[in-house]
Amino acid sequence: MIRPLIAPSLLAANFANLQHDLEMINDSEADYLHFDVMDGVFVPNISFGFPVLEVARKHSKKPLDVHLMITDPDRYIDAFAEGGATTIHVHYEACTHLHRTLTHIRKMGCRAGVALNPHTPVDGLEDVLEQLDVVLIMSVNPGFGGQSFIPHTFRKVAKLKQLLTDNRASTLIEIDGGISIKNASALLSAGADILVAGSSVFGAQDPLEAIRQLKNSHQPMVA
Ligand SMILES: O=C(CO)[C@@H](O)[C@H](O)COP(=O)(O)O
Ligand SMILES: [Fe+2]
Repeated sequence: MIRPLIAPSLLAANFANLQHDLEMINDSEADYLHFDVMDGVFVPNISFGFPVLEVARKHSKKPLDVHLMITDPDRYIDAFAEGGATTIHVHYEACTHLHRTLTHIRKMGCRAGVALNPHTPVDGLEDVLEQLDVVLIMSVNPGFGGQSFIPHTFRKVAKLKQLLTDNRASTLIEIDGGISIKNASALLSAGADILVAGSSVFGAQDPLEAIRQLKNSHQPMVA
């Protein structure tokens, strides 16, 4: 099993000292910085947008993994691409013309991602696999950090992995919500490639060590 890619979620950072937390992530083994954008309509919460993106771009050395929890995301793809996003995830449930949206994300020079709410089946992705670099499976209902992981996610990841294998697709599988060292290894066994983690990283006594442990969660734990 190869080492997972780790994406700490900025939502759980200390906004009174964002620069400190961004520098901590720079010094860590994290592979991305996960950036949650919530509009208060698609999800029942409002997070942050372009002013914080500017701070992240200025102080972060990690590629930006942008998760758009917003209605009609096409309106903002150019702005996030120009604002420094490496990957842009739109929600399946928010896109009427998903093929067009994914094609446009790539045209803007970003990796194209689709996020699936817990109730959204993976089957609807079969006809856009060629346009898709990464699938973001939500393992909580989106809108808030610090929620409990939904166990059904294990079966969903395995089902998506099978769909990708059957179609010889190299699309990556990313999981988001309630991830910690307790479920990381099982998610990797089911087929996950990228793990997003907010509270389990920023709420840890030693966030650098929490990231290191997630990065090494592919190895069997020694009792
Ligand atoms: O997109 C979301 C929530 O909607 C996530 O990215 C959370 O920010 C993850 O936080 P934890 O569940 O790890 O605390
Ligand atoms: Fe997210």
